[in-house]
Amino acid sequence: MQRQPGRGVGGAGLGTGKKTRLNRILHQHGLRNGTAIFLPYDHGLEHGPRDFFDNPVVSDPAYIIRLALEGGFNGIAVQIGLAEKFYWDYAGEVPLILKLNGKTDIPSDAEALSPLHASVADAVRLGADAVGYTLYVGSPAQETDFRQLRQVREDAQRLGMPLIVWAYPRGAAIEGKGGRDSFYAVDYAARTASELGADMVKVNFPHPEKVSGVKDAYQHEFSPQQAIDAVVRSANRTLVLVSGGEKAGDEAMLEKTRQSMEAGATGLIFGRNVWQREHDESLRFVARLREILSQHPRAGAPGA
Ligand SMILES: O=C(CO)COP(=O)(O)O
Repeated sequence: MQRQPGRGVGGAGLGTGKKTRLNRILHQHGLRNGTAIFLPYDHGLEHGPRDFFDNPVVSDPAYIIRLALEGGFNGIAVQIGLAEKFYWDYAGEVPLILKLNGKTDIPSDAEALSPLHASVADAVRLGADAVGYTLYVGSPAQETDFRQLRQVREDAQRLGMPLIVWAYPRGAAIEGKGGRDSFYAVDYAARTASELGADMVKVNFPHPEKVSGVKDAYQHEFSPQQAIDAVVRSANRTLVLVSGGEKAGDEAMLEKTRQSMEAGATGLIFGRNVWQREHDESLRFVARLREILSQHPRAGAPGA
């Protein structure tokens, strides 16, 4: 049977540890139907505490982990410091995705590089089910980034740890080519993560408007659905997660979710749109996301 884009991972290259962990994330948590919703919480490092101002309770990592449990998430993504101090109380109840690199947004993004500050061995020690790596596709520092990612990929392969790449187009060059969220940029980022060995890739939803300064192929009229279809195709056997971005209207988020799932994405990684609201509101919103994902089950165990 021909594989559907984004519907199966691995094959011969997938070790048993990776397969076990992916199976735990995709089939033993959340909806248990091969889809996923992750709760990311690395904003305190990436943006500083400003993202917590409107709803101060979310500055408490324990609140977020409890929200992930109550909302039936497939995992939480945090940096090492929070994983070490807060995951202990909830170990094994919701899968941990340990972010291995990260940076502040105090310097400009012109030469963006996200340095490593944790290892795949840390992820094993903490009982994580995946590691996260932020790759700045197109940055002038791309060469160093690729080298860092190679080390992480080799360690992940050796230790049986799934690798999720946050594939962000960044750096001076991308601003002249439609910008970081353009269809061209997101499509290229998805393909790059796949080419470099990611098991899952996290991308922003592409903006399909025509842009100047990029290849002719991207100059046609595309609908949002055509753009996300192409991004999932570009990722091929790398599973696609679509991110939330800044807080937006619920209907826009739900539509983005429908289009992503229709395209063959595995799921979502929504942070601010989930936790920048009152607790009950967060749970109600997540229930609506789950309703959409429940209509798009993904076949079989990973690697099957
Ligand atoms: O993956 C993410 C941050 O690491 C996405 O977070 P947001 O949904 O808040 O954009």
